[in-house]
Amino acid sequence: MELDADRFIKGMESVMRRPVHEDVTADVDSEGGSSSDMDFDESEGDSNVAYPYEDKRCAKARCYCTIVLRFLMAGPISLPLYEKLPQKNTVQRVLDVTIFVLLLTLLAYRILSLKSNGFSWFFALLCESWFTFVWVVILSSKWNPVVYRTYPERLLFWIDELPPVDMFVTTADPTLEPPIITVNTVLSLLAFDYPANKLACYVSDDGCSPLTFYALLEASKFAKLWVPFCKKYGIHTRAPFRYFYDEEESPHDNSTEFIREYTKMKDEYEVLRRKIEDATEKSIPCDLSSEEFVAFSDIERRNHPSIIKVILENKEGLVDGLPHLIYVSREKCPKYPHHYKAGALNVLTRVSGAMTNAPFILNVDCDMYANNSQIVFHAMCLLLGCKKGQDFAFAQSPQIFYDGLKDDPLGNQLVATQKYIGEGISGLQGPYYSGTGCFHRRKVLYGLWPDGCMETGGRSKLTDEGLRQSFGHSREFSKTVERILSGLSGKADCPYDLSSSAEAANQVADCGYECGTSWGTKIGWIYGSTSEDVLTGLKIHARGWRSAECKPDPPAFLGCAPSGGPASLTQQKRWVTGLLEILFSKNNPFIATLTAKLQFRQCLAYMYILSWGLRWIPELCYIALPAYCIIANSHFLPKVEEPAFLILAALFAIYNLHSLLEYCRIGLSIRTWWNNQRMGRIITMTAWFFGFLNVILKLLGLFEAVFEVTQKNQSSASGDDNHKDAGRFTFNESPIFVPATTLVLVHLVAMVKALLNLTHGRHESRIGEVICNVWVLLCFLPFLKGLFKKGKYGIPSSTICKSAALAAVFVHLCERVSIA
Ligand SMILES: O=c1ccn([C@@H]2O[C@H](COP(=O)(O)OP(=O)(O)O[C@H]3O[C@H](CO)[C@@H](O)[C@H](O)[C@H]3O)[C@@H](O)[C@H]2O)c(=O)[nH]1
Ligand SMILES: [Mn+2]
Repeated sequence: MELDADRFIKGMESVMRRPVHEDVTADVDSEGGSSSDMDFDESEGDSNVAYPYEDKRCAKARCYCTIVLRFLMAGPISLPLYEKLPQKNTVQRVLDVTIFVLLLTLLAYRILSLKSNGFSWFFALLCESWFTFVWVVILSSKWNPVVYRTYPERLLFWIDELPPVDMFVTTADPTLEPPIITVNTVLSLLAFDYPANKLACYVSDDGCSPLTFYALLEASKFAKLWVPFCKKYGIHTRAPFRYFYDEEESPHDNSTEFIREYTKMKDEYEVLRRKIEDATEKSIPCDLSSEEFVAFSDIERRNHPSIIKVILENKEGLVDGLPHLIYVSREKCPKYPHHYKAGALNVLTRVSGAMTNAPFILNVDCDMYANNSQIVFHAMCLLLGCKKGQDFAFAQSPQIFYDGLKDDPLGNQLVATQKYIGEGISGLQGPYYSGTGCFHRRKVLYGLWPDGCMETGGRSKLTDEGLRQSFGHSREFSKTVERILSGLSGKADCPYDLSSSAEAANQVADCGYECGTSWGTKIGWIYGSTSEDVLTGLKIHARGWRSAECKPDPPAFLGCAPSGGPASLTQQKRWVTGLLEILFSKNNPFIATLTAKLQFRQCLAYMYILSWGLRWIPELCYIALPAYCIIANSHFLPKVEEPAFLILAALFAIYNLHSLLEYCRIGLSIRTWWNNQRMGRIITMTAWFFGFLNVILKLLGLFEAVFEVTQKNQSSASGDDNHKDAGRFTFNESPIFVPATTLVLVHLVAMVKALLNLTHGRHESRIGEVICNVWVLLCFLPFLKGLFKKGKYGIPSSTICKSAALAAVFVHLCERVSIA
């Protein structure tokens, strides 16, 4: 859908020609509630709202709109804003169940033949029982895939009544997250096709960096040209670095006027980019004595007062102006934990509450630009289009990455997982909250239950005192909370003046503000996990809320995935640490199912990710088994001539073919499939293993999990492409590589042993084990190659030594067992 007048008129005409009741009865599964149920915000009847594209065509569109609106409002018939479309997946279900039945048969066979076999048999049984459990979790999570189709054009009827949205961007470190990336994200948000007087963009800077502030200041000047340009020509990609440097995005208009403006815009962007780059190179980016920057002089990053600056203010409330843009660096002081991203978002929630108090909040990471300028409309279809009482708590867009490496060599694009697991969970209580690209309902973040109650020591309505205890002592902020909880939004004195709320905003950004309140436990983003996103979403689902996946075409947001081996593993390690922190806490989904309103299958769906950090235990055992059996002359698989061998062979073949088919069905290559299989094993043995160790150390009180920010790749943001290691597996001195290197060495020894056995004519039937041995070496091929390479493509010799020592111990133990 394009918000230009021509298409709008076309849309109107098609709506009018269609017998209207068809929409309502078309799909029995359609959940879109009647639009007259929508609880549009009462306080938002701004009289100065006009249409964004006021020309003749628009006048015509507006006329149609009024007619249609009258017609619709006159009768009980109204158009749903979205439809829930169940996806057909018979073949997939059949294969999933076949695999499940084979697994059960295998377990039964193991149990029946346990007595006549050694302890490796028992070990295999344990591992396979775990694999069966994981399969049940996957099967249940994928069983009912659902896609939501949204009809944003239908919202145009209510354009005057659309609710405001506060948009949050978080950044933490100007070196790991180059400001030009943040700037592009911010520009793409400012250019949304949505009434600009209903948008406010808040940027949280945990780095408290004058450079970031400078970059935003410069970007705001550029935005005054860029946003009108995008809207005038209906530009699709509104992050300039993608628009100007992505080859697929060539200028779509040949008129001389357009070419002239395009060139001008490109030059202006170049100037902006260069300014920011120059500032980056200087030790002090700008003159800190000038009025704008004086707040940044003499400050320490981890110890400073809050800095809140309104960079852009849409004072006149112009629909086609620019949204507000506010820079926020919350107060930090070593005495108080700052809770990383979750803490930053809670501060933004309060600051925005005090300033604009929109009933909806969009949050994105600094590296996730908006790729679909209509996304707010799409999300609003989901958030406004429900029957009362069945509202979605949040609308999450999947994380999709730009400039993804061909065939996903690092296995971090998660395309297939998001497709099958993502759509599957959509059919349950709804997708996980994944930290970025998500539209929240503010009142849900404020701890409201779907039945309109609050959870504050019991579930009663809040008194004034209760409000202060839960939300903190700022009176002004409490007033805005009250409005939200009672279904209103904005501030009482709407339209407001941002500077009048400066004091309140500063107060709620204090680092001690949350002491003794419910922030981080029951309200806002929840603390206690480095995967604060999953935890926050889980707490919301546990209250019985549903969520929806918002997946428009083109994709809503695009982000940047780490492009190096170690960076990707560090990220995975942090996720798994955070996920296990949830699993081993009172927020465990099983507890939430028993004591609160998390549905059982949604609990299983949470187990799909929460179990990542445990998966290395059975996998490590299972991968070690073939090597052990070859070295110790034992076996864990039935002999080839036994019929039971067929169960395993069938499992292996059907599982791999099935997953390959899943990849091919959505247009991914065979290579991508293989890379993902392989990286699945590698990540388990490296990042997930260490994530587990982190959590154990944390539980023992020896370690505090920190949020290590992922390095963002600047190459495409700065227009040059000198990224030659992209996709090649690189190593560093980190101990994270030891377990996998050890496994490879052990398997090499086993391979040699198997070959020796063969040449000595001792070929007992251990073919199954040998096949496994080869398969493991194939999966860990980057490590096998790494043994022989130099520099960052090779495994450092210290890591090889440690691994060799461990491998020697293992081989020695195996041999002892075999002699005994
Ligand atoms: O102290 C901090 C640390 C991080 N961030 C921000 O958090 C976001 C995510 O950080 P990043 O290093 O990019 O982590 P990723 O692994 O890429 O993020 C994924 O995983 C996180 C949870 O581990 C989620 O919060 C993210 O939304 C999700 O994209 C970025 O905008 C950071 O600026 C802060 O604001 N303050
Ligand atoms: Mn990120």
